[in-house]
Amino acid sequence: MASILEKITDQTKEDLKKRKREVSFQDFESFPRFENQRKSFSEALKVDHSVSIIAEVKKASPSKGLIRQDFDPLKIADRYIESGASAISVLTDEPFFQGSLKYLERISEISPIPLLRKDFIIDPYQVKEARAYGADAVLLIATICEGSQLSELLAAVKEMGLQALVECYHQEEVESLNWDEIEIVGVNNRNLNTFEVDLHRGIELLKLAPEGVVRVSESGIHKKEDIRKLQENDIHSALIGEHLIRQSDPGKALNELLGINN
Ligand SMILES: O=P(O)(O)OC[C@@H](O)[C@@H](O)c1c[nH]c2ccccc12
Repeated sequence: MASILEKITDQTKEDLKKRKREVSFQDFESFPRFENQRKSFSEALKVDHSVSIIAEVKKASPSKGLIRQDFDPLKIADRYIESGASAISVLTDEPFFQGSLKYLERISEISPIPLLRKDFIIDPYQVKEARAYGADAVLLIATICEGSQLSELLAAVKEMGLQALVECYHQEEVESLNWDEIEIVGVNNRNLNTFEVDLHRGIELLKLAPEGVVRVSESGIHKKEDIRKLQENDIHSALIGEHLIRQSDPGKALNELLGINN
């Protein structure tokens, strides 16, 4: 049986063929946001004496279906910004997460903090597209890259003046990374076959990253105790989506996780 990641990347390949016919690689250079100044994603994630939060704008997921009925991406992003998020992750995959590049574009108009394009990136075309829609950084999932693909995508990210969060699931992946080309690494705590979350396992894998690389714990984080554990283990940042999106006020939920009472 094809894994969920295989299904998503197959679909992405199909969609890309169509998108490339509609908008050429060159065309992105005339997009209004293409020449915008970028914000440093890696710097934003390094917060003294605490874990920074990358708050995610996510409408739905393959495991949970629709997460929030009254989904207003701009309003959610606005609350994240007011409530101490260090960066915002915007899902742009449409078929599986009901995301949109339009959400990224609109949020980039109001955001003083860096934006991560969260998608299934397999082609430098998508990196240039991310820049054209206002992203400061992109997610690169090591698991879906073959051979030298990850290195090629990292080179494209650099050329575009963006940064990459490199996501891993397994120990072998973390061990096979070429650290010279990586600034920010993430470990997904969610097992994509069972959808089970194991924060502790993620922490152990992140410990394999060399000093100087920004470490991000991803998925299933939902309580202060989780943040405390990450802090104790010198993890720089937590990527949080569902828990925040499900609350009536995602900003208040973020404040609570950060231990801010208002
Ligand atoms: O909603 P959660 O459990 O807080 O997880 C957020 C984020 O880690 C998750 O959405 C995610 C991590 N890696 C991904 C890759 C693609 C799509 C989504 C993801």
